[in-house]
Parts: sequence; C-alpha cells; structure tokens
Amino acid sequence: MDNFGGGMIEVQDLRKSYGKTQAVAGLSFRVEPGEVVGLLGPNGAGKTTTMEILEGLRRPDGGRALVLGRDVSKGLQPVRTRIGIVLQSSALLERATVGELMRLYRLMYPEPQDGTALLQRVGLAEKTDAQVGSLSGGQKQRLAMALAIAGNPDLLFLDEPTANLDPQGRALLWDMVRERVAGTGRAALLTTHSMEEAQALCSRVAIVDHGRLLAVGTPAALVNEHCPGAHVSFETEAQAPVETFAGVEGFQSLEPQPGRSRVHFAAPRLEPLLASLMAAQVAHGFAIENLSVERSTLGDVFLKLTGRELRDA
Ligand SMILES: Nc1ncnc2c1ncn2[C@@H]1O[C@H](COP(=O)(O)OP(=O)(O)OP(=O)(O)O)[C@@H](O)[C@H]1O
Repeated sequence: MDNFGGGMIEVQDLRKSYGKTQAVAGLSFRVEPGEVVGLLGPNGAGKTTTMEILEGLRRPDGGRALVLGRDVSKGLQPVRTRIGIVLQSSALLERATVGELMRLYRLMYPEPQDGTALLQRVGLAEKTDAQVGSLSGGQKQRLAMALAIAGNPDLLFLDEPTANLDPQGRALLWDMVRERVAGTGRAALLTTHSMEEAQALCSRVAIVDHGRLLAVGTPAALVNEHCPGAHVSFETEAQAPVETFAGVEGFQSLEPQPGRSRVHFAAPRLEPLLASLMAAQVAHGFAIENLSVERSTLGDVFLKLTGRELRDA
C-alpha cells in the first residue's frame, strides 16, 4: 500500500474528461486528519466527478489520488469499510424497511455503530418498520446520513448532503459531521452550494471552477485574502458636526436621519478602524448607538473568483 504521510486524501493533478468536456482539469488538494473540507464551485465545476473518483466510482484519466493511503486507480477495496458516503440523491432500496436497511448496512462493516441509537439520533426511530419508499425527501436524506456512518467510518464523503433538509435537519447533520470529525483523526470531504454551510462546517474550503482549483484555505483566510474590508456604521446625535468624524480613519459619510445621523466608515481591516473610532469617541464624546459591523463573506469571495454568469443556462 502507498505510504501517504498521514493524509486522509491526497489529490495531485487529477484529470477526467467526458468526451470533449474536461470535467476535472489538473486538480490538487489534500485533506488531513481532523478536517472537514468543502469543495465549492458553480454548477458543472467538476465537484461531483472529483468526489466520485475519490469514492472509487469513476476512474481518473490522469494524475494521482490517494484515499486513506490507497491509490484509487488500484481500487479502494482494502479501505472500503473505513469510508462512508452520502450521495447527492440517495438511491436507497425503496421496498426495504428503515430497520432492515440499517441491519444490512451494519452487517457490511467490522465495527458498526448501534443502529437503534443512530435511527433515534436522526429522528427515524418511529419509522423503523416503515418502507424507505414512504419516507419524505428529508427523512430519506437523514436515513442516508445514518447509514453512511453506521460502519463507523474514518472518512466521510458528503455530496450536497443538506440540499433536501429543513433547518432542523441541516443543524442535526452539521452536528453529526462535527462530532464525527472534531478532535478525532477522522475527516470529511463535502460539496455544497451553501456558503453558510461551508462557513459553519468546513475547517478549509477549496473553490474550484472548470475543473481547476482557484483558491484553498480557511473561510476566514480566504475572505481576508480576496475580499478584505470591513464596514462600520452607527447612529449619533443629529447635530454632530462632520468635522468630528472627518479625521477618523476610514470615514465615508454622515447620513442625516430623522432626529439623528448615521455615520459610515470602511477600511481594509476592522481592528485599526475600531481602535481609531474609539479614540475619537473618547476625544470628542459623541454618542455611538446601533453600531453595526459587516465583513465580507465567503459568498463574496466565491462570486469574486468564479464570476456572476450562470454556468448551465
Ligand atoms: N456522466 C457524464 N457524462 C458526460 N458528461 C458529464 C457526466 N458527468 C458530468 N459531466 C459533465 O462534466 C462537468 C462536471 O460535472 P460535475 O457533475 O462533476 O460538476 P459539479 O461541480 O458537481 O456540478 P453541480 O454543482 O451542478 O452538481 C459538467 O460539464 C457535466 O456536464
């Protein structure tokens, strides 16, 4: 088996074409133990193809991918029981009952988790005897998550895992992924179109487009690098003179409002802006009410790097 240097996934110059469509065009990234890494990209960017190669479902045309130390081109059979997968739309056996499916999955793994407790966790204990085909979309997705971790896997692949879930289901799935990975040597790779999900769940994100890596890093580092800047505004007395604020770093405008004024600031970095604002407040004694601080988000970075055009229109 390949010696991996301790990484959970290592992708180097990975390539895959479908006819003339180059879905993955030289992609490289790593996933370390303890990480939840998000693959973000517009429709058709090559995320699912990459995931399917790493899950052993598709063969790459070129490059190298190691999963739990195993070269995917040699087949993932030796590490299969250490991997859990939540596919984009789960093709579950519709005629089986929830309980039967859970028993079947647990049989396939050497160290399965308690199936009853797992069904309880995903809110499906009362559906144990129900046929899978009778479940709602969100219930099926929660079942898919429970089945994916039934074998106690070290590595989880999640392809748009919360696309069908309500806010409660989404929060539950986030908790389950965090619990599985945080403070353990395990890891997860997920794709999502939700910037909120990426920001909430991922220790690092890789932004891809046209099968290529555009940027990789923690959400905060990507925001700092690609969309630095902070906006601060607050309300103050209506008669406050503009000269009071004009000397403060980042001052933009004084906006008259009924009975008061709103003052706007913007600066590349928030901390010095707040410091000079506080110093000016001490010197001039103006009121600061309804302070609001806004930073750029991962969504701003995503749109900056991948543009605003629709991809599959
Ligand atoms: N089985 C296939 N046969 C032919 N072309 C394919 C196939 N699967 C994907 N493609 C093409 O490869 C490219 C990458 O598709 P892929 O599904 O990997 O993207 P994605 O980033 O997962 O997109 P989405 O966000 O829409 O799920 C697209 O142009 C797609 O049309």
